[in-house]
Amino acid sequence: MKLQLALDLVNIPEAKEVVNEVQEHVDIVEIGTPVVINEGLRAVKEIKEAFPSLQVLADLKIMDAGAYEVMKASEAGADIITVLGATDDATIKGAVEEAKKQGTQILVDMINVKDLEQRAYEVDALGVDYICVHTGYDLQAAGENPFEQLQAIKRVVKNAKTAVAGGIKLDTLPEVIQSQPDLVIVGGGITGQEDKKAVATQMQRLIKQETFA
Ligand SMILES: O=C(CO)[C@H](O)[C@H](O)COP(=O)(O)O
Repeated sequence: MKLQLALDLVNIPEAKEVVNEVQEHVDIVEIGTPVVINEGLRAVKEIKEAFPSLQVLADLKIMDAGAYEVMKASEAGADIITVLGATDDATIKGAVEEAKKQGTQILVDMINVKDLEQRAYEVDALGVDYICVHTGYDLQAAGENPFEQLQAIKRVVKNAKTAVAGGIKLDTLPEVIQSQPDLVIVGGGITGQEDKKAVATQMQRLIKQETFA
């Protein structure tokens, strides 16, 4: 089980500062969609150059032109690129083929997918690397979380790794871990804390305990 730090509400210098603080305690750094909108793929490039030992995920949430956008993100240094599960199979297939050429990976974000188990089953057959359940900020504000959705995709996904994102905090991490995702994605649960390093350290400890139990 791996831990991904999601950076959404920062510029590039602030992103570097946060990663610098927690780098020993996370496996993957996500350049969030708002950061890509504000700073472009330069943010991916600069973080990868500054922290070459960490994997970098570009949260592009691709909906069309899968191959082209995966090519551009891969060239910028991304190791993993996100595509939306709500899009059509052709876009996901194009993304997967291009990622294979580039030596990168595809994470499919299932945000707002209605028939979750059916779509997860279909997406799993397209050769993607990760399938991620995700409660976005707007539904988190309405009190929703992705925990039951994680259990639902675990029932049908046989090939891809499973991931979970959306408002995970130190106190809810044990519940998430119980469902055994391969990847736990945490944004505000780390970046919104006074002592980010201490929280990331505790999260890593919980994840490692479970991984090696
Ligand atoms: O992709 C995202 C928002 O669309 C976030 O990166 C993801 O939800 C994780 O952040 P948080 O833990 O703060 O919810």
